[in-house]
Amino acid sequence: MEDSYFQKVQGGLIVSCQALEDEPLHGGDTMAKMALAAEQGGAIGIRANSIHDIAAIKQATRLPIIGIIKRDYDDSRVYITPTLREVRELMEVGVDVIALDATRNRRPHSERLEELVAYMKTHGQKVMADISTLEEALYAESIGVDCISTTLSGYTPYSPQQKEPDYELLQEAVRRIRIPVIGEGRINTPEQAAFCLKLGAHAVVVGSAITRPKLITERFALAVREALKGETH
Ligand SMILES: CC(=O)N[C@H](C=O)[C@@H](O)[C@H](O)[C@H](O)COP(=O)(O)O
Repeated sequence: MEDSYFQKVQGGLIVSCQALEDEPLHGGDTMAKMALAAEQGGAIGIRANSIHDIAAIKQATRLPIIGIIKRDYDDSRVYITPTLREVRELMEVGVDVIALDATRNRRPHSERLEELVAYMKTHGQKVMADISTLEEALYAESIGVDCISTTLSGYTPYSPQQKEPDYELLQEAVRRIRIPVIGEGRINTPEQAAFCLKLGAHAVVVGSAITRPKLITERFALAVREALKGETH
């Protein structure tokens, strides 16, 4: 029997509603309003960062939530749900799925991915592995995560650095992995989101193209600036 969370999100759009401290939309109930707007627009799930935003989003919508805590540590480059501390905080607030960095990068205080996954599975918590390569996806599956997301392709030095979503990784992961594979990362148009589903993604996560107005404005401003380059009047 397919798990109810994965049934709910199958073939749908999950909107990532995040704004870090240095982003204009950070704080207050802004991300809760973003999540409500996403729900009204047809999203079937939310991805959210921080206890504050997750608690506010839970008040605003009934959509299932993929929760993360982004936290920087001096001794590691891992910042998406890096340690047991963030896992425990997310389990305390309550989310349908906890997503964590499942790359090869070393975690803070030498904590280990395997231990975090085992802890969550022991407590009945669904786990999403944010990966950047097929090898990381296969390994995450082998240690018992519930789904894979291509979130970190392009954000590790050894994964393809490109503007487009990593369709190749998505296609390979769909072919080789038996658990749900979510397309996520630089999906910037409805057509790209639809293409990910055609490639076999269980669902897609779109964030910046919907919930980061500064980045959206930058794309339009660049296109406008470029439009008249080379034309003489
Ligand atoms: C690299 C990293 O930290 N990605 C984060 C993961 O939670 C988010 O900042 C992204 O917005 C999310 O993955 C959706 O991706 P995009 O914003 O490209 O649609």
